[in-house]
Amino acid sequence: MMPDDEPILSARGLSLSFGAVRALDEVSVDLWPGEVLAIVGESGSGKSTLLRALAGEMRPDAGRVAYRDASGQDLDVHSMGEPALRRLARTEWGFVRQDARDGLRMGVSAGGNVGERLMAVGARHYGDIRAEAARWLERVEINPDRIDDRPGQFSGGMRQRLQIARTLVTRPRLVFMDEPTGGLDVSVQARLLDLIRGLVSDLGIAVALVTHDIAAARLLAHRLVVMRHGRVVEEGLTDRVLDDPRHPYTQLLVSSVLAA
Ligand SMILES: Nc1ncnc2c1ncn2[C@@H]1O[C@H](COP(=O)(O)OP(=O)(O)OP(=O)(O)O)[C@@H](O)[C@H]1O
Repeated sequence: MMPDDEPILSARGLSLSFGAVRALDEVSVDLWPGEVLAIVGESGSGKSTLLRALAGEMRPDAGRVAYRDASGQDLDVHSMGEPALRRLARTEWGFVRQDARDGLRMGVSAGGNVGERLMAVGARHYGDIRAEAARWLERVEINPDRIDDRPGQFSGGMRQRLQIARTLVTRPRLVFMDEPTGGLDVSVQARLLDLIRGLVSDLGIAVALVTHDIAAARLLAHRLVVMRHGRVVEEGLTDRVLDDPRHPYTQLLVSSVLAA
C-alpha cells in the first residue's frame, strides 16, 4: 500500500468530559496527507477540545489518536510521553494559535522568532538562518527591513503572518490551527486566508483547522466535520456539505450564515 493511502492522523472514539459537560462524545476523524480539514460548529460544540485532543494537548477519557510519522510509523499520540510529543511539535508539527501572542515569543525579534524554529531542527549557520528568516518574512508579506523588530511593534495582522512564517519555516507535515483569523478586521482576515491557502497548497501540508467562520472553511478546507454537542453530526467534502447539507443542524448553520 502506498503511504498516502493512509491517514496522517486518525482518531477513534474520543470522549472527554468536564464535570457534567460531555465536550467530546465518541468522536472519530481522519486527516489525510496534504488535506485541509475544517472542524466547524457553534460556540461550545467541542471544536477546540477536539483539536487539543488530536494534538496531544488534552488527554481524552476514552479513545485513541494515531499519527503516522515521516518514517511511516504509527504513533499513539496519548501514550508516547511528553519528550516525544515535544519533539514532534518541534519537527513534524506546527501550531497556529488564535492569539499570535500565544504562538510567538514576544521578547524576541521577528527574525529570531522564525530563526529559532530552524535552529530547533538543527540549522547552525547564522547567515543562512537570517537569510531564510528574511525570505519567509517576504513570503508572508512582511517587509524584511522589519527583521529586527519585535512582534509587539507589529499590527495584529502582521503578528499573525509572523506566526505563520514561524510555524511553516520548518515545513511541518501537519499543522493545527485554532481560529487563525479570529479577532482580526474583516479585510485583514481575507488577506490572511488567501495567504494561508497559498502557502498550505504550495507546501502540501495537512491542516486540522478549527473555525466558526463558514466562509473561511469554504475557502481553505477540502473537507469539513460539523460538530454539535461534542458529536460529529455531518462530514464530507466542503462543497457538498455547504451546498447540500444533510443534517438539519448543518442546514441551520449554513442558512444562518447566508442570512447574516
Ligand atoms: N477547561 C475546561 N473546563 C471546563 N469546561 C470546559 C473546558 N474547556 C471546554 N469546556 C466546555 O466544553 C465544551 C466544549 O468547549 P470547546 O471550547 O471545545 O468548544 P468550541 O466549539 O471550541 O467553542 P468556541 O468556539 O466558543 O471556542 C463547552 O461546553 C465548554 O464550556
